[in-house]
This record gives sequence, structure tokens and C-alpha cells, in this order.
Amino acid sequence: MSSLSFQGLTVVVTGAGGGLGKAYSLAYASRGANVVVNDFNAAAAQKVVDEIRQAGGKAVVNNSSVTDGAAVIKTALDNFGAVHILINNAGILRDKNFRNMSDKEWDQIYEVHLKGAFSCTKAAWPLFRKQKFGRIVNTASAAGLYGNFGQANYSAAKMGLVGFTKTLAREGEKYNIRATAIAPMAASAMTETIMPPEMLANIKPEFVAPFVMAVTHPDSPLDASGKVFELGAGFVAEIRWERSKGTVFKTDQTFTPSAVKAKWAEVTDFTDAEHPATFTDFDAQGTLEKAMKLPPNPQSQPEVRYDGKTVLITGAGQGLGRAYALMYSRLGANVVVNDVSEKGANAVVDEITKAGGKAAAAVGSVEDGEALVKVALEKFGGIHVLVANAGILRDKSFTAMTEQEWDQVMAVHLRGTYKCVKACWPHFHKQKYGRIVNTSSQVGIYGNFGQANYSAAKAAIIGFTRALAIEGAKYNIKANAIAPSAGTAMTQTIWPPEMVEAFKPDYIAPIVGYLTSEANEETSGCLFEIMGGWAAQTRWQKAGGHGFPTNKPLTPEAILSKWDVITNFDDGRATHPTSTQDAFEQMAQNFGHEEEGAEGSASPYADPEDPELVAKAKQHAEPPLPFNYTERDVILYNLGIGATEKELQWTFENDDEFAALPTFGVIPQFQCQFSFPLDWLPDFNPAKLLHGEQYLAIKAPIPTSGELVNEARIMEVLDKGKAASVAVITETKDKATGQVIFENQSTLFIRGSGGFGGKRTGKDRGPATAANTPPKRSPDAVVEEKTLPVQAALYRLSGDWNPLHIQPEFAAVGGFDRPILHGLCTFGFAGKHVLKSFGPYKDIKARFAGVVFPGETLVTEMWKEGDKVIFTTKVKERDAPVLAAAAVTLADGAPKAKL
Ligand SMILES: CCCCCCC[C@@H](O)CC(=O)SCCNC(=O)CCNC(=O)[C@H](O)C(C)(C)COP(=O)(O)OP(=O)(O)OC[C@H]1O[C@@H](n2cnc3c(N)ncnc32)[C@H](O)[C@@H]1OP(=O)(O)O
Repeated sequence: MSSLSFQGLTVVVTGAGGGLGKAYSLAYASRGANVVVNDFNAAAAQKVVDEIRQAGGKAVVNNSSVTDGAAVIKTALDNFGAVHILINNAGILRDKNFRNMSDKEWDQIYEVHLKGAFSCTKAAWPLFRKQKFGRIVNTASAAGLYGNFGQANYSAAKMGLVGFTKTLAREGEKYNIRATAIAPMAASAMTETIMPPEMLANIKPEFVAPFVMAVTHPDSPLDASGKVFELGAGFVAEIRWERSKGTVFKTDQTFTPSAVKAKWAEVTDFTDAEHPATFTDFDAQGTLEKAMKLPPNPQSQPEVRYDGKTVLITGAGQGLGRAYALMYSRLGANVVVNDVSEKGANAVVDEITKAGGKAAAAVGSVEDGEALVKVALEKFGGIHVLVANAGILRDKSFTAMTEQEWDQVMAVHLRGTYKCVKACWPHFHKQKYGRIVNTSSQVGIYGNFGQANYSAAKAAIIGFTRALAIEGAKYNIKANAIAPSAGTAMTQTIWPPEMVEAFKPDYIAPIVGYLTSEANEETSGCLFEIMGGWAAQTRWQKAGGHGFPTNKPLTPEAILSKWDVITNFDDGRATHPTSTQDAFEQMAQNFGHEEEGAEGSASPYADPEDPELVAKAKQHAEPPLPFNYTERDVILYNLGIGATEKELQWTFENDDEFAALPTFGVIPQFQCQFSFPLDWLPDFNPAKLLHGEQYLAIKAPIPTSGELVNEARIMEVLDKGKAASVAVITETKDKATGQVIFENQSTLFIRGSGGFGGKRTGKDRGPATAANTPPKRSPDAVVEEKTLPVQAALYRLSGDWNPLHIQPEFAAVGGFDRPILHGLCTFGFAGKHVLKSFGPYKDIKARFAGVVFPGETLVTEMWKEGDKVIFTTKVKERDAPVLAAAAVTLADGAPKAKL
């Protein structure tokens, strides 16, 4: 195959200052394209442009926000007179567990990822249409496809891009405009915050760029348009929707939540599943006719009821919402009927009250979710179920769609759903019970002409719901998304009258009624298509895909040569991933896939470790060890490092800001550390073991209770002459989701165990071994804090039971005249000092330079240097250094120093 040229084509890459965007820019430029390197970080963008120009390529910088797409595209026109390819890649992270996520964090993610992609695409679209050529790649994510813990905002925005892409592909087809969504896995400044370094080394952006080039070339495969692909580490596979055949219920009064429960296994049975490309593939009329002819539906026992439960239904003044409200009331629920129309809401409340039910109106916008939930609390004393149903349409072809029409649909569907769930969440959390049904749409699943706004919002709701299901699992909160089709005021504008009449909202309600019931103990994070008595489940199916060798550069030509394999779902290798972990594992199987004889090794593998050490590590590797903890453990830890009764955010579990101090991250691994036998070292004496250094990376929000798992291995064994130095790495993951929360690297300094002839100097492990020399100026902040004589006795209850810290005899063997304080206790105090002075951080490292005795006063001196805060800690009474070579890397958005 001849090499694909991009000569004469202009490519706009957003977020191109680093990571994937940079890799795209360099790759396109190397094939002759004119590249607009967009990044709000002017210096980073300029660097990429300089690199391209030095290599003889053509590129210009643009520093506009992606939400000002017109300005981004104008740079292309001003400099190159055209734009042909748009890569919507810019992204940020604002990870936070949903309970603590702020509206700002929600909005920022939406703005950059979804609104930004809209804005840039909107600006390029008329040009694409005019020249009858355009290529768009939208960057989704596995977090969007499957949902991810701590990423409700990101999961929503990323899945929204999938819906948006599908509609763009439909609308663009006639004009040779193609749109593709990718869920890439690649190392970037963004992923660095959530992945351990050795994993990052395997997922170079250079393995993603060739695919993006292949699907944006003028000769790109037509069937890439409107499709979604997962790729990274040299592996590429298409992913598509798979729908169960589902089941059909008789549409009479026996169609109840109890009837749904009785046949639920049929809804979720994927035998003979289908792979529809559009929702029009479905024989709605035939199914409805079949539904009517069925015998009455069998009912499960006991009957699904809602006595004592309070249900909030949004947009319940008419249509689907009204049908839900009437059903819930019949089943004994207290119903809160929300609608923007006072008349509509009151009419439904009257209807329920007259029939002997209990209902209250909550008039207002779903964007004021708290006010709606307040009605439930005031009238009925609680909230148990949310059915987020409110919706509007602002249909327009993408060419004609105004920003206002985009915003309006997003505000009601996406932000409204978010706000209502957010308002319910603390109550669900506290009572350890909650049921949510969020309303998506077949338009969100498959895309639809004239509904770019609606398809994006409705797809985003799927990603959002999946993230909620993951976060809610531990609290018996179940969240599902439905794509209902029924004759309502909304569909009246697009359906023929007889269809509106035939497909009654009552035929959707029983499914919702089952999903939100106590009887639903299993189903969460799922998506259902429902229409006229028929209900089916829709999930992802992933092609077996192709893994390219990682020891030679991947090219767009290689991607195209395997296109049939990448998109083949019928070779028996297709899978059904349901989590980011599943998606990642498939990619990870390609790590280290080498082709014999490949020249110019481009292996993305990190330097293989010293074989001797690998052997040692294997010998001493431990099986994963669990760590289960509650809020009580968090409080105990916080108290152990000096938190007080006045600092309720650290010592009172019901405080709104309740959190673990960041250095809590060292605790879960403890047991694991101690399970390593060290008696293979010469003259090993446990009393001679001191903690030498500690590095902690915090890769996800710290849950205040949870079930975690630790995997530890020895990384390095050094011979320091008089002592042995053993470095251990531990990854701590969430047990349910597999998400890495902490990475610890701990160095143990074992006096008297050296002289075995091993290496003296270890590897540079980046921030884990950095020297962190303080600058020669007076510190920017100083915190002094006295420890208590009881400090070690208190701290040890968090898991380090080493007698060195409590038993005088043991301490004496170690060479101390009284027990010493745990190194990690001092570490925790200092970490708290930095947090109080400079805000949150994503990693922290220190060397234990000298011992502390409980009761001594710690003085932490801090210097802010860029995104680092270098610090030292000494004991005031003895003017003795105890923490050295220490620093934190501040988290993005950390507040400025309070000096
Ligand atoms: C979850 C994780 C599990 C871990 C749990 C551990 C169990 C805990 O219960 C134990 C504890 O908490 S102990 C309390 C905390 N630690 C301490 O108090 C140690 C304080 N430090 C010291 O006493 C000395 O610095 C000392 C003794 C460490 C070194 O002093 P010297 O022997 O005088 O060393 P020196 O001559 O200065 O240097 C020799 C070589 O060793 C390297 N080195 C020095 N300090 C180090 C340290 N803290 N960590 C790692 N390496 C260290 C030096 O760089 C030098 O290396 P090279 O030969 O390459 O130049």
C-alpha cells in the first residue's frame, strides 16, 4: 500500500500541547499536513509547533478555549485558508467521588469535553459542507462507555461524545463528512494522575495517532464513520451496540412491575442478540400487535409494591412522567410530581389524590433538583426513588442548530438529570438505599438526523448512569438508564398520529416500576430499550480486534491493512466488556507483543527490570491482600496524626467535608508490607529495621470507607554496606472496580544486614527518589506542632503494630533508649502541614533522616517551587532533621499558598 499523504490538508488538533494531541500533530505534519496546534497552554503548544517546523513541517499555534470554536477554526483559515480534519481531543479531569463532586467540577468537564467539541465542530461544519469534505474524530473514553468510579462528570461527557458522533456521521454522510469516536488509552499529562508509571510506559500516544490518521484520510474506510473504537498499546477493536431480543408483555392491566419481574430473565437474555445500526430497524408495529394477542402476563409473588417509599418523577405533568406517577401511586408510593407547568403538575396530583393516593407537586426546573427533593422531604419525610424523565426537544439539522438550542437541551436533559440525582444522592447514601432511572433515548444510542444536541445529552446520560451505578453499589443504590419510545407530547412533533396513539406511555411504566423497586436487587448500570410492551437490554460488544507488534512503529497503512479484523465481530473472538478494567485488560494483553526481527525498536515497554531483582520479587511476591475499612478507621488515622476535635472535616463522619487526610494512603498497604519475609537478608533482625523512605501517589479520590486490595512486590534490594535497603512497591485498588487508588513505594533500611555484595545505588524512580533540595531562601511557610507522648500508642492502632514504637525492651534491641515514633506518623503530620498551607496534592515523598520521640515538637518548613512544595521537618527541642529530601506535587487546581 502506498503511504498515505496529508499534503495540502489542514488539520486542527485541540489540546495538542502534550500527550495524544501532540502525537497527532507531529504525525500529521510528518505526512505533509498543515497543523493548527490548539492548547490553552501557550508554551506547550509553541513547543510542538517549533518541533514540527524544525522538522520542515507546517504548523501554527492557537491558544483559544475550545468553547470558542470559531476562534480555533479562524486560525486555520487565517493561516492555511481551509480546514479539512478536526480532532476534538482537548480534555481535563476533575475526578471526585460523586458525593463530593461540586457543580463546578461537573460543569468544567462538560464545558471542555462536550461543549468544546460542539463548538469546534460547529465552526468547522459549514466549511466541511461547502467543500464536500470533512473528517472529525471525537475523543470518548472507556470511562464514558462503561462508567468509572470518581468520574461521573467525565463518564457523562465522554459518552455524550459517542452520541454526538453518531448523529454527525448521519448528517455528514451526504457531504463526505465522516465522524468517528475513539476511546483511546494513552499516556498523557492527564492519565499520569491516575496511572502508575510502569503502566504509562506501555501506552504511548504513538500507538493511537496512526489509527486517527487512517480514519481521517480522504481514503478512510467509509464504515469508520459513526463508529466507536477502543485502542491503545498497539491494540485496536471496534465496539458496537448489542441488543438482547428482549421480551414482549401483553399490554393490558396485567402489565405490572410484578409481571416484569416474572419475565426479567428474558429481557436480559442475550441469546440470538441483535446489532441494530438504527432504531428504525425495529418492527414496532408488529411487536405491538403481538403484545396485544398474548395471554395475560403472569405475576411474580410477592407483588412489587411501594408502600412507605417516596418517588420523585421529573417532567410528570403529562406523557411518560404522568403514567409513571399514576402507576407508583397505585402501588402505594408517595409521589412527588415535578413539572415546570404548575397546571400540569397539579392536575396529576389531583388525579392521584382523588383516587385515594398520596402526591405532592414540585413545580420548577429540574436544574433546581434540591428544591424538588426538598418537597419530598417536607411532605413525606424522605426520598427513595428518582425517575429523571423531564425533557425538551430543540431539533434542528446541525447546520442550523444554534448554540442556544444546544445549551437548552443540555441544561434540561443532562444538567437537570445531574442536579436531581445530586440532590437525592446524600439521602440515598445515608439510608443505604436508592433507586434511580435516568431517561436516555434510542436517539442517544444510535444517533439521529437533526438531533445532535439531544443525541449527545441522551448518550451522556448513559455514561453518567453507569458511573452512578458503580459508585452506588456499596450503598445499595441502583441506577439504570432507559430508552423509552412512547407517544407523548414530545414525540407528537415527529411521529404520525396513529403511532402516538398506539404506543402508550403506560407500556413503559411497568419496566421503570420494576427497575426502581426493592425487588430489583441485581440490575444496575444497565441500559434498556422499551417500546409498546417490548423491553430489551442493550450493551457493548467489542470485536476481537487486532494487536500490532509494539517493537516497531505503528503506521496508518498497517491499521488499514487489518481493517477487516479490527471490525470483525463474527470470528468468535468478540467480547462484552462491562468495565474500564475489562477494556484495559484486553489492551494490556498486547503489552510486549514483539515481532521477531523488527528493526529500530520502538518498544513501549519500560526498561525491563534487573533480572536478578525480578527473580527476587517473584520469589517474594505476595498474593493480593484485602484492606477493608470504615469511617471509624479514617477518623482514627486522622487523630493519630494530630487532627483535633475542632477539625470536624477530619474527625466527624457526618461533616459535609468529611475526608481522610491524604497520607491515609499509606495505611491500606500496611499488612501487605509486613507480610514480606525479610529473613533471606544476612543477619536479619526485625528490631534493626527502620523505615527509610516513603513515596505515596494518590491516583483517585480517597473513599472514606471501602474494600480495597493491595498488590505488592519488591522492586529493589541494595547493599549499603552496613545496612540493606529494600524498596517495595504496592498498588492499592478498589476491590469492586479495580481502579488504582494509591501507589506506595517504601524503602526499608535494615541496619546490620548489608555487606552481601549487592548493588549500592538504585534506579532513578522519578519523584519517589528525587533529592528535593530546598532552595536557599527562607521558607514560604512554617508550621509547628507538638506531638503527644501518647502519639505512637495512638498511631499504631491504624495498622503498624511494630513493638519498636511502644515496647521499651524491643526499642532497646533496636538501639534506642525509649520507643520511637513511627516514621509514617511524622510523615502524616508533615503531610497535614503541607495540605493546610498549600492545598491538596497528588503525591508526597520523604526520607526519614532521623528519629522522633513521641511528645517532641515537629517544625515543617516549606518552599513552593512550581507545582512542587519542597519541605523539611525537624524536631524543635533537639534541632534535629527528621524528614529530608521531601516534596509533594500539588494537585491541579490546588488553591494558592495561604502565606
Ligand atoms: C508501609 C511501609 C512499611 C514500612 C514500615 C516500617 C516499619 C516501621 O514501624 C519502622 C519505623 O517507622 S522506623 C521510624 C522511622 N524511621 C526513622 O526514624 C529512621 C531515621 N533515619 C535514621 O535513623 C538514619 O537516617 C538511618 C539509620 C536510616 C541512616 O543513617 P546512617 O546509617 O548514618 O546512614 P548514612 O551513612 O547517612 O548513609 C548510608 C547510606 O544509606 C542511605 N540512606 C541514608 N538514610 C537513608 C534513608 N532514610 N532511607 C534510605 N536510604 C538511606 C544513604 O544514602 C547512604 O547511601 P550511599 O551509600 O548510597 O551513599
